[in-house]
Amino acid sequence: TQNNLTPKVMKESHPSFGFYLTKVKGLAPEYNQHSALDLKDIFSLTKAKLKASAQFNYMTDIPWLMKQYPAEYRSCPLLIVHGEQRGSKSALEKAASVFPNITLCNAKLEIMYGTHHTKMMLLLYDSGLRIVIHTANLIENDWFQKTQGIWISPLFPSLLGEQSAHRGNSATNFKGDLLEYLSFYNRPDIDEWCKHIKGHDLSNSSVFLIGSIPGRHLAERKTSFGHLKLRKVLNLHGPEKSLVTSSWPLIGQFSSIGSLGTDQNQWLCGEWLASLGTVKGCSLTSKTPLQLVFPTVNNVRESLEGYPAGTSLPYSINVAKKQPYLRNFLYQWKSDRLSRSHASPHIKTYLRVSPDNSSVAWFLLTSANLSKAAWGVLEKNGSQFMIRSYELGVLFMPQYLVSRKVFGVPEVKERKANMETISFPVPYDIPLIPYSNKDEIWIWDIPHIKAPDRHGNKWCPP
Ligand SMILES: CC(C)c1cccc2c(O)c(C(=O)O)cnc12
Repeated sequence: TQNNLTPKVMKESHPSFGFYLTKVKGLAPEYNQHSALDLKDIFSLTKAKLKASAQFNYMTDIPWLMKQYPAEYRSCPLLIVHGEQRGSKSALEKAASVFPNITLCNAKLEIMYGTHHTKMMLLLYDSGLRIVIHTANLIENDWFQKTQGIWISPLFPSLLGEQSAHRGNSATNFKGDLLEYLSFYNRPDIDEWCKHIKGHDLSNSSVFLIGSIPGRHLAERKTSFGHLKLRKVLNLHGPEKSLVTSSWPLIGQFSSIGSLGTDQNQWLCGEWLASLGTVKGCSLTSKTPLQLVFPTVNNVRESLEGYPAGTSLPYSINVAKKQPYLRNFLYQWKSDRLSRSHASPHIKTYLRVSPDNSSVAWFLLTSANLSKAAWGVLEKNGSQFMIRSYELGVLFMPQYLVSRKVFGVPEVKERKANMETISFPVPYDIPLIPYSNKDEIWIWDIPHIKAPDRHGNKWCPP
């Protein structure tokens, strides 16, 4: 497999491509042993000695985070990259001041409503560098009762000879794209980490990097980030249009929804779907069937956390009222195969699936929810591309991971006779289950009192 993980987390029934979920407390052991990790597992994947680490995230509970590091590493230099402002910034500074090994780095957020969503760990060892890109905040509540996604890189060895941005790259240009993404922070502490990355051989990273950097991007920079980057990568390296025709649905799965515009054909089924529906050599018009996975009120009510799971599913009534058309695309959160139907989703994933639900053309794990702020929106007649938030994700493309044109879907009985496919561990059940006509989309700022959750409570937001 791609990783030299210690045996305890590697009893895989299938190659995981470095893709893991977080452990969920209370599940039968087999649902937590294979391809599920918690933060302590991530810190003990290798016997190599940790020298320093960087944690990029949105929410960080510093005392809790420090406890997740093995005791012998709690004095290693730790850079925390965040987007806090005003009061929450001084609260973070206060919490960090207790730990002399912690340096804070405040990512600039110059566009209103932008956030630092990116969730990444840079782990520098005496014998290599490991990169983790994931979807969980560094708070306990995000790590034991939700469905979260994690990509673990191989342990990248040091580059022999001097550091270089160009040597030690891969066919997916992962090293180049990561250095470009980090350069846009324009922060000295992050530039130091770029030197470490330049000093390592990332040539066997077989995923593509899809990041978002806040700004109004012009000219060739328009395709460096957001959905236009994904469009570019799919155009150059995506599936063949003879195989992945416009009848292959696009599945988006996320934990928050932004204001997408009053006309679905403007951004959602226009610009955004055209990007995600792109295949090699062309950017498909938005004929691609769109399927959106977001929890129903009942999904939240029946979750392990009950209605409080909804505090991490921030979809507000004022936004929902403006876009009733979303109803046409909605599917429930269901993950019986992994025993995670009740582990509320904070993971964000996007994939292209065959009409018969047997094959997956590509799979994206990212911090990006369904919003213009995260993915970007073209402005000024397409001459500029405006993104509000920092986001980061990894794209799994079959031909870069296994010598196949598509991934299989786990546990799909009927297989194409002539195609021994390798399945991708999609974190929810395919085929998807649509909303029933009684189902309502979860909205976090209205009461839900028809039925109590498993803790006997109803939902009455302030
Ligand atoms: C709307 C904002 C304040 C919000 C509410 C609840 C959960 C959030 C969350 O989980 C993230 C994140 O994980 O990046 C980011 N904003 C979140």
